[in-house]
Amino acid sequence: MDTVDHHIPVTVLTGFLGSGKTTVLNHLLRQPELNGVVAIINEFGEVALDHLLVEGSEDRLALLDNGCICCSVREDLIEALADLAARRTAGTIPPFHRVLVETTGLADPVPVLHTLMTAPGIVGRYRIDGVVATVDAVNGARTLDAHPEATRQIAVADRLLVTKTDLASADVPARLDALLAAINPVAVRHHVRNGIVDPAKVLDAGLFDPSARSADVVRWFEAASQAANAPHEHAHHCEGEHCDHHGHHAHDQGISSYSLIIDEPIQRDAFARWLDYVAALKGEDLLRFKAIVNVAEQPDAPLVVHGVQHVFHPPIMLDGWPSADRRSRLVFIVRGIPRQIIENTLCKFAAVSRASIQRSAA
Ligand SMILES: Nc1nc2c(ncn2[C@@H]2O[C@H](COP(=O)(O)OP(=O)(O)OP(=O)(O)O)[C@@H](O)[C@H]2O)c(=O)[nH]1
Repeated sequence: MDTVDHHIPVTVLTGFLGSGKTTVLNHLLRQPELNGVVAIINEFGEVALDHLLVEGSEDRLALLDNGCICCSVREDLIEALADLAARRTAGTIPPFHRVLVETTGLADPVPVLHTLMTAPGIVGRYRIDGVVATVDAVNGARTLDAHPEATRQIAVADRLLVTKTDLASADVPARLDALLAAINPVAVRHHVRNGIVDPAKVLDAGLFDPSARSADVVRWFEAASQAANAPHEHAHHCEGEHCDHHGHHAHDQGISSYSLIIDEPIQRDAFARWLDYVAALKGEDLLRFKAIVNVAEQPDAPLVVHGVQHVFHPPIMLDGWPSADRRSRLVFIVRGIPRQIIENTLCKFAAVSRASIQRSAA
């Protein structure tokens, strides 16, 4: 009898907006142990930036953008995995021995995991081998209070990576550890700085078994099963953010995402002025901001800026442009900040002309 496990292991990397998932992924993909691993990156916004900032050949990265794999683009995840498996069998991509799936920061992990455990086309080919959740040491506790998705991400994890401990006051990691232990007493916790983690601490976490988790987790998976088996009463297309027709927890009400593309280069000082203004005035509601910016003073290398709630990380100048597109692209995930305010402040503080701002992905 053939006792060899032919299922391809899938590691799910989750964690709230800006908690450091891509930073961990980037570090992992550079490690020799991760040769032969393919990453699927899911981005919420209509303009995707993460895949540009992850080092790796096109063979190793797949992007699922403009929606969340926990709801609106769940079918895309199934298709992407089925397609990868088919191309692997056909020999049209280098053989891979593991897939890493990075969810969006707003993902409810329960429907994602349920899909991986039950979807035809995935079952029999793949098996979940560990759920890893990043938790930001600076924003983590506040995020847990405000966003139920964050609690679910932690509750289902096999490994918890507490990130940004370099930015947190000394007692925060211990307090956060206690909070995390209360939500998920079985997950192994590691403190991680700038994504640097030993792959052995993240991979091979073992088959995911929701029945061995807290009563809440068991209940969430039962609800996901019931929702999957129930005939849909209405046949509308799930638009993600506010749709609850699959029975899973909907994303927080009032959260929206938009992107701006700016054609003309932006003066560095003026952009810094705008950032200061936005962070001071709207930081709390600016759940996530990421940007690749064409700086007038240095057109051959873009500036990358990350904001996570009130924390703005120091901008990083890349060595060069990651693709032929040299326009500035700004992605916002906000709670109740109208796009118009952002556009107005960009014109006023960053000296951007209104005519150079495009509203949607081109
Ligand atoms: N100082 C510090 N910064 C970190 C650390 N980990 C991540 N960051 C920074 O935090 C910001 C957000 O990190 P990402 O890895 O993009 O976070 P993410 O979870 O992938 O973000 P989303 O995909 O938008 O949810 C970036 O500026 C990172 O450089 C850390 O341990 N220390």
